[in-house]
Amino acid sequence: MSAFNKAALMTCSMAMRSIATRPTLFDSEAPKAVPAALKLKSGHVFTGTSFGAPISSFGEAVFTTSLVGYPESMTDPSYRGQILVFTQPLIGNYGVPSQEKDQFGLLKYFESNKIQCQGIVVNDYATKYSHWTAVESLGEWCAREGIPAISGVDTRAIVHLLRDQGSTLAKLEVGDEVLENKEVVEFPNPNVRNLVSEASTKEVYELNPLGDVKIALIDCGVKENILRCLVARGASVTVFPWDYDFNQVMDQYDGLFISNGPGDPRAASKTVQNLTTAFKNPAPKPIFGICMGNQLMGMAAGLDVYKLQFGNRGHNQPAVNMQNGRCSITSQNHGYALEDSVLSAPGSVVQGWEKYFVNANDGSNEGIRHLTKPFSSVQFHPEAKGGPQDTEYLFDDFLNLARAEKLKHSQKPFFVAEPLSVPKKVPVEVIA
Ligand SMILES: NC(=O)CC[C@H](N)C(=O)O
Repeated sequence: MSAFNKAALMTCSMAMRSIATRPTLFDSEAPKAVPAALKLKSGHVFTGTSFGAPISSFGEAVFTTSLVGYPESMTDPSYRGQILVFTQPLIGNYGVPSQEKDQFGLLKYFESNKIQCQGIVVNDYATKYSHWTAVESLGEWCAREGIPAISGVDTRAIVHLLRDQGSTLAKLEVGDEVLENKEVVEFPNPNVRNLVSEASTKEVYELNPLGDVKIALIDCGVKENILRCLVARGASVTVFPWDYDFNQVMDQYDGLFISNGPGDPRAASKTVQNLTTAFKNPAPKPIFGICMGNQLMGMAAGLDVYKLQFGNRGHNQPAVNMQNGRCSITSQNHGYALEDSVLSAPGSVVQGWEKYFVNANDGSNEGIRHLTKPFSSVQFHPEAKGGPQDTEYLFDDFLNLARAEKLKHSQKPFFVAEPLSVPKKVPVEVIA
């Protein structure tokens, strides 16, 4: 046997040993194949097999280029109303984790307590899964939550269509109705609903009440990891519904945070109005926004918002910091963007703001910031779950500003001068 063959044999037997010690692969799927189809409004139909709930649904078909993180993406409230197509061909191989919570009472493995997207489309569904956090398969989870899922379709062809014609309304059809080959006549558009109001909290609640700095957070559909990024850095966070007039309570807080959220940001016009008032405050508190937060702050500053052809969704989007030219690879999930060209135009009506970050792929806006006041926002997700965490420092920047703000108000002057007491006139007896 040659030295090469010996080495190959050794590598092979080592690989076999490591396979033998791996955790068991769970094969929980029933072999029964239920037909499913993804029908696009453009008339294109992709037929495959169902592996989720045996029901049909409608939504806006969008694609993500993320390689991992399907439990996080599917529970991200920003995907509400959307049918999510994964460009990563093999999905489901590490199963789905539990609803375990962390020390702050936040979900460890999900971005909200339910699947938010309307359905998922994958090329190859892994019927066998294995991971130390897994408690069920992706198919079981979808079925339990009433979310349809299709596999065995050419996701490359679907993504080509979505790229060329733009994100499109679609129906995910499951069951024998697929075989009847009936044309879908109506495709309800989720973006005409107020998805922000659907995703936002209905009640005010507080996290980490003993935190050293108090943040008011406007919930347009906030992700768990945004909350975690704030409380894990020592902040106390009070979460308010999207339309709450925070200007009434800002004297009790050191900073304001505007969250991510689903659908068309123009649906959250009430938040824009409240921000417009906040920007005029002569004693402004620090404000920071993420994704929809960036869009709402931009609109309050006077910028327009438009719909991107197919959106930026994935964990590999390059955002260039306009201050230092540094490019960070970021996690993103948005279909709308701020029209920021007026920010650099001479004599622009939008005064006082500058571009903060710009996307190196398509030049779209990735953030804005005020020239003199402590206001800034980014289109990408510094909390990135999943995705690269290179821009998490932005939470530190925001909380440093909020702490400085707190100090400004809590600091007593070193020496408090008492008003000089005027000596009382004491009648003086004149002794002759
Ligand atoms: N992640 C987000 O906040 C998304 C914002 C908005 N719904 C968009 O699609 O552009």
